[in-house]
Amino acid sequence: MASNAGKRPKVFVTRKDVPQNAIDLLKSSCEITQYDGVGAVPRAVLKERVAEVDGLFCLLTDKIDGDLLDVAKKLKVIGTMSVGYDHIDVKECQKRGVLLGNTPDVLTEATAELTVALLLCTARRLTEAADEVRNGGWGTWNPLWMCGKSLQGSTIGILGLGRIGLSVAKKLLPFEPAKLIYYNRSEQDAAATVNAEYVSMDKLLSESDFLIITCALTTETRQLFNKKTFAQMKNDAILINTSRGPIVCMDDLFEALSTGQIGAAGLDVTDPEPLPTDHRLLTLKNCVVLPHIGSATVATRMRMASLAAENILAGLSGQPLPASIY
Ligand SMILES: O=C(O)[C@H](O)CO
Repeated sequence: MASNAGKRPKVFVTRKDVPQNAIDLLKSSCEITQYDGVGAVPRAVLKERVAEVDGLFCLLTDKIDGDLLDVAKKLKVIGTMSVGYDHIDVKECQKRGVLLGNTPDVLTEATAELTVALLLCTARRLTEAADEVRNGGWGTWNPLWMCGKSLQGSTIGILGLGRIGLSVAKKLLPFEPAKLIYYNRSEQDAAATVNAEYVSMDKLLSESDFLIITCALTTETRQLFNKKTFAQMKNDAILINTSRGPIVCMDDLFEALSTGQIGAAGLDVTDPEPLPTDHRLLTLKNCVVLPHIGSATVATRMRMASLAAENILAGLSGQPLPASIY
């Protein structure tokens, strides 16, 4: 890449709070502009800035579609600081020859850890129990009070046995489930390492005591959990979603939880995000909602940021992207 300051490529970073290690990396060979407002960059600002740059550092809150790419005449590469890329129209990027990188692997363990934490929290009613301590609901020890459900001897179902799903499965094995089953677009060789059985989606729904969603959001998985699929699940099944909110129909989930069609749900992702504080799901004791923190450890976020920057630098200097989407 040219070291001449006048020829340094331009990169727009869409958020103020991006870890400094990534900014320093980009600054080493690029001219950076960064959105400095609060929260996500407004669409109009993004459109204006993207028109002038060679590289774009974006987040999962930035919608990158054909309309935006139409004005991004100089854009060569996009690095998203996320493993998921459902916010980006991949075909439109490909059509225009814009390179695209994401951040797989570096967040696998953090996200899998959070998934297990949310599963245990929901199964053993931890937030509900802690609330009882605060609000005076803790009376004398009671044989059936605050009883939850154990992983031991259960059937755990995983939808999407990719990197994160597999890591979740590994972390759950020491809890001694009776069975691990999974559904995926295709059978996974790695499933053997966790002794997981490939089953149909129907069987995953009807047999899982715990059903964990770790698949990507695609046209096939959008709203996959709805009235019809909830009706196929066990009445005490626990649903965990740490992938993307729109895979679950929020209204149908409310109905399923409040009518006892399923037992409980733990969500790290919702639709929309943030979930409005007056959303009716938040009135339910059998629903634990977290604010999309699957990958939220400092080290993981720093590594995600640097990988997004490395993707951009590679793309700008004609090198293969360390983590290319296509
Ligand atoms: O896609 C991702 O990277 C997660 O949802 C946020 O870490």
